[in-house]
Amino acid sequence: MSENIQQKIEDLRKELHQHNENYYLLDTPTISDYDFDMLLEELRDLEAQYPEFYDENSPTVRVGGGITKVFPTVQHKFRMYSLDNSYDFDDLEDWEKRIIKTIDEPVEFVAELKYDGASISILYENGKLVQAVTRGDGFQGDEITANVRTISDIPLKLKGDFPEHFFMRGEIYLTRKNFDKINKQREEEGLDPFMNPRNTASGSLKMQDSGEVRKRGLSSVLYQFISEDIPAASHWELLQKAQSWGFKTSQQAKLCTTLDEVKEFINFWDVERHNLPFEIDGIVLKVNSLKQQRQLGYTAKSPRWAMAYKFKAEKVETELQSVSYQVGRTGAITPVANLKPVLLAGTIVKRASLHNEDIIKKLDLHENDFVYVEKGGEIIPKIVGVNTEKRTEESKEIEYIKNCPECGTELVKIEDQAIHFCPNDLHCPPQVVGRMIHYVSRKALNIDNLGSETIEQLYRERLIENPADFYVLTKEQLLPLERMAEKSAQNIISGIEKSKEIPFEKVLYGIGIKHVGETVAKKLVKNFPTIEDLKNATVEELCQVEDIGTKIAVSIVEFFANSENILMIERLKSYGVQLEKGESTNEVLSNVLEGKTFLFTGKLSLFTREAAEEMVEKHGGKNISAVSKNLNFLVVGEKAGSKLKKAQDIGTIEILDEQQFLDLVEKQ
Ligand SMILES: NC(=O)c1ccc[n+]([C@@H]2O[C@H](COP(=O)([O-])OP(=O)(O)OC[C@H]3O[C@@H](n4cnc5c(N)ncnc54)[C@H](O)[C@@H]3O)[C@@H](O)[C@H]2O)c1
Ligand SMILES: [Zn+2]
Repeated sequence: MSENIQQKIEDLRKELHQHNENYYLLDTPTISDYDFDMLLEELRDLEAQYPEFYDENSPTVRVGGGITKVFPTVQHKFRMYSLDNSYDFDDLEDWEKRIIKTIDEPVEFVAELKYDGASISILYENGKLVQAVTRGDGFQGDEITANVRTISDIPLKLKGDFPEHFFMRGEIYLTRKNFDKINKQREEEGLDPFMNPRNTASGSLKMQDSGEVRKRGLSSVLYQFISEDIPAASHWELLQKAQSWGFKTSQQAKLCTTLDEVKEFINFWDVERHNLPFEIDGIVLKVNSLKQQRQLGYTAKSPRWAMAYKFKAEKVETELQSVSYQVGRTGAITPVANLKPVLLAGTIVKRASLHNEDIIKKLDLHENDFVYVEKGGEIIPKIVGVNTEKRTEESKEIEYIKNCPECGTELVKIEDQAIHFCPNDLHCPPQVVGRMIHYVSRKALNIDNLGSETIEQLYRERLIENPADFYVLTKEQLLPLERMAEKSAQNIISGIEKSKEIPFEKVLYGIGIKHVGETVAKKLVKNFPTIEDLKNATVEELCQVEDIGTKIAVSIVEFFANSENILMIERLKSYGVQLEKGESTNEVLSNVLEGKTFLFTGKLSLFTREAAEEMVEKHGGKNISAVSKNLNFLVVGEKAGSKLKKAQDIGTIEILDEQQFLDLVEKQ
């Protein structure tokens, strides 16, 4: 019995750790917050019943985040805690009772919105922003000062009568408007849209290029002042002061003297939240008096003086009218449920994503079923269940389509991903358009002014069918298009002309060989400097290139086996598009590594492999791909394996760690 319990506890911990990693480090959760909290609750109950299985690393005890290797790690002077959750008023009443038990006097609460973003701690010294750190695991976080400086509503300099040294804590979030803007742009660039504003905000903060962070348009709200000397007696006063120093504090915060007032605030925002320009996932309640806060103290994970009240995802019932199937630009099929329009979380919902066949099977969806629709963390509502009592006898099971709705080709199913796709990539309309949109995108041929709508129009008018057709377009053909002015037509033509200077590696990425992304394209060009070389390469030869496996190699060989692709390449070549590696434009920084060969192995943490190889070249060295007597230096990261052993066996190879490599480069 107790063995089973222990197993159950360990399984839950493992599962929750994985969800924490998905949520905090990868910014792509796979379950809803509510489901996550229910699992955590289950674990907490079990741990309370069986204290013999206590573990200080349990997700019930530790804050779920972590630190990355990309940013410097900073210890928090004051620990950053999580918040306890409650989902109903009974929970809140219990909380108040516990407080009254410790504090035998009247208690006031500050009710605030619970902004759904990522928390941050910012150090101010003498009125200036000095350092900004993520929550991380609560004890230490990532130092992301440069990124936080780009957020326009965070003051770099304070005004008024501020203390000399203190921390301000708050939340970095993304407004719905900026989130939509980012996704619209991603769509134009042929990238997958981001899932929700919270994960996008958190992911943005961890980007390495602050310029890119600035473009995301993040916002802040600051809700807690922390320091050794506190210039006030209550949280409410501190909020007023913080505002006077120039911080953006919550405009909706309210001082409540009774729990009834708190409930009123919660009920109001449960409805009104849908009209806010940003997302909130609940309300945060804090005991107002700082003296009382100190009396109450902390549990292992959260303050006893604060409580989050989380809103439940709204759920409604409506009728399924039909299922339709969308073909994406990569050929992937997405089934979509068309619903009888219904009001949900402030918007009219008419459609819900069904993701794939497995989900339809799991729901056991029938024609005209009455379904429950929920809006969770994701923007697109989803069907979470079926009211089978309302199902009629004659209602038939939903049967997944066998052929592409756009071109009629028989669909192929990728088993391990449960996804169907249309294999007719050369002639299926959305795929043809998708390929051309990809070709002009910023990281490929970067043809400005040629947006996806124009490409769709040109395709409809039968003026273009593959990327080579761009190069024979004339201004006269463009002008009759909708909303096309003389100037924009001219810009498109010059943009196309300019794309002939784009280097081969970007062209290679742009022509859209399946599985050939930006990085793979770069590697290929290094090893196969002309398109002819690449066309003639065999699977075995391709597989010898680092990081290129059979899947990519086969896809490349298949691409060049197709005569239509060959024709397109020949045409691109005749128009003057770069299909060979140009003269190395790599600027030379020094020749300290001249005549020396390098190889990197293991997991690198100070730089990426690509950056390292570039450094070698810029300083006159050469990268080689295998351990042999010709190798001078092997640079090893974490978990270096067989290459390290082989190098040690050879005996003449100098082994460096990452820092030693940097020292070597900088020894000029
Ligand atoms: N779906 C998943 O896979 C998954 C995984 C891990 C965590 N989660 C979600 O995250 C939650 C746990 O995360 P957590 O520990 O960050 O706790 P939390 O998000 O429930 O609450 C703590 C955080 O609230 C934020 N906050 C927003 N407004 C605030 C305000 N006015 N005052 C104070 N704090 C405010 C702060 O960033 C603070 O760190 C869980 O409840 C779960 O819903 C989901
Ligand atoms: Zn098709």
